[in-house]
Amino acid sequence: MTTEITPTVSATIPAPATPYQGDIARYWNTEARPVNLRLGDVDGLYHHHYGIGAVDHSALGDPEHSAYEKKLIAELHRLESAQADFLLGHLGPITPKDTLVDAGCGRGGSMVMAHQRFGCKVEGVTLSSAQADFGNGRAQELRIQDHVRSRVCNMLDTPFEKGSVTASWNNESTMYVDLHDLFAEHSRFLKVGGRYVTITGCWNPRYGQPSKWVSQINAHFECNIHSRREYLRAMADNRLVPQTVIDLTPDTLPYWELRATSSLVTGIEEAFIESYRDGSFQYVLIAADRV
Ligand SMILES: C[S@@+](CC[C@H](N)C(=O)[O-])C[C@H]1O[C@@H](n2cnc3c(N)ncnc32)[C@H](O)[C@@H]1O
Ligand SMILES: CC(C)=CCC/C(C)=C/COP(=O)(O)OP(=O)(O)O
Ligand SMILES: [Mg+2]
Repeated sequence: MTTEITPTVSATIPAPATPYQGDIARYWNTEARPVNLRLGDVDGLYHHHYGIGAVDHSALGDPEHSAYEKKLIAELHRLESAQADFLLGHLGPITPKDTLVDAGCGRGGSMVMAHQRFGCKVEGVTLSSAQADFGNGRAQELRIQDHVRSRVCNMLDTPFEKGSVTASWNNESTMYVDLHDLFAEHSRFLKVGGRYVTITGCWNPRYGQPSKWVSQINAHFECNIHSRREYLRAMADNRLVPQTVIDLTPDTLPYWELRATSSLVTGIEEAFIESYRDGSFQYVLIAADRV
């Protein structure tokens, strides 16, 4: 009897560049939190980022009703997709001929949304072979695998040609890398006149230093949240000139307050809510021109 072996990206996974990257690859290879999978199951877009926008209480209905939990999950998912839509809306004019890069692409939800919106090619990189396989599996199911591709690759050292990419983004993935190294790489593969966008959580220099809540978030996700100041400095040093900076903190709080009431809580909700409220942590979008 012969066994057919389906080649997957995991067959050719590069060795992690550092022991830390090995830890992060393991983290995301074993991640299967219901708060991410059950939200993704709503419509097949799997996100690893948070939500923005007002909660539609009329869509939720009566908390005592048996259908409430399902509606709550759909509402959290709607807010997470609204966040990705908002990011994509800052990439500038994109045509089907363009190539976009999703740096730290997770399970690929934002990539699918980008292709559906612009008709273009989207290349994603993640440290996790499980995530890349998942994203490529979804692209195949949607028959968009010629346009949407995930690979296991360090976002600080990508195979994309110099000046070949129209726009690129990091959606909640900058807190795993050195920002100077990251922006040097985006700047290398972006076209002059191209656009870089990030949505991220950053600590607020006005608070002084990272608060205990920020330290708690770092420990929870094994990440290293940067300050707002560090983003702007590292961009300036790498020919990325901010065009738009938006403080999304008031827009993400309703998502967290709703999530804190759900059965899918993970224990990190208090740290996000308290740090957003005390001003030590901010949720921001930065869109920059590659000059
Ligand atoms: C919180 S998830 C965000 C996923 C995705 N951007 C989204 O919005 O759903 C963080 C992602 O960053 C990726 N990541 C962290 N460090 C990375 C690196 N050095 N190179 C590539 N990906 C990295 C992880 O593998 C993971 O996919
Ligand atoms: C804004 C900051 C600091 C983000 C840290 C990166 C991160 C883990 C994002 C969400 O991933 P997830 O969707 O897998 O997390 P969760 O399981 O909490 O929904
Ligand atoms: Mg999540």
